[in-house]
Amino acid sequence: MVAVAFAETGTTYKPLERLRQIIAEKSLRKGRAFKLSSGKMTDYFFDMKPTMLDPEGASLIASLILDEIEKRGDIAAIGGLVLGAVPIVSVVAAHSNVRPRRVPGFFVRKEPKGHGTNQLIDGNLPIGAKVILVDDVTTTGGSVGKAVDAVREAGCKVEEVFTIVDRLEGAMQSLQERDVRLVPLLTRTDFE
Ligand SMILES: O=P(O)(O)OC[C@H]1O[C@H](OP(=O)(O)OP(=O)(O)O)[C@H](O)[C@@H]1O
Ligand SMILES: O=C(O)c1cc(=O)[nH]c(=O)[nH]1
Repeated sequence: MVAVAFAETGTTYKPLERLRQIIAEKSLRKGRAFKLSSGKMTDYFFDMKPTMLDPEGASLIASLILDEIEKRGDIAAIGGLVLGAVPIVSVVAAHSNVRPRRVPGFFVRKEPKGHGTNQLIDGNLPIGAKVILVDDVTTTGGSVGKAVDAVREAGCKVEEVFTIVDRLEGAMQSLQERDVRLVPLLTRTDFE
């Protein structure tokens, strides 16, 4: 993927820079208090859903993640914890159908379903193979860390987690403690 044209001006941007612009425009929230999933408060928050559900944002996320996966060559699937990872996993799986390597997806629930299949993990989990886990934002890394534990428990190998934006608040270190490398597309400093 070389460059993308911004429809309204015809200006071309590198895909990562264009994704950064979309996040800055649609997802960055400032100027009020937000409670994080860790319980801490912040005045700087990424609401990633408008970017992940924007046609151009979704397409860029899929292409950038697939570029990374294709560099590795041995990744059998992509998954993540609900809800943040759901749009990413879905769009990556769909886009991979027309790329050199097909990448099926799976979701890790926060709790087992409680009825029906009662599964904690839904979708296509390739037991015994290496998978990538993904999150939309990482702060402490606790959310995606839970998904890493569940997926390893189910019998898959996890060496890397991809995140769209890492807030640089400890996720890299907490995942390192699980022997996992965090690969952010962007970090908080890209928005300062
Ligand atoms: O690195 P952490 O400290 O765990 O924080 C990041 C997590 O917080 C958000 O999820 P949230 O709990 O708000 O739930 P949602 O994805 O269901 O909206 C986000 O989607 C990440 O999964
Ligand atoms: O830490 C979090 O819970 C969190 C931070 C952020 O910027 N965005 C989000 O959705 N969650």
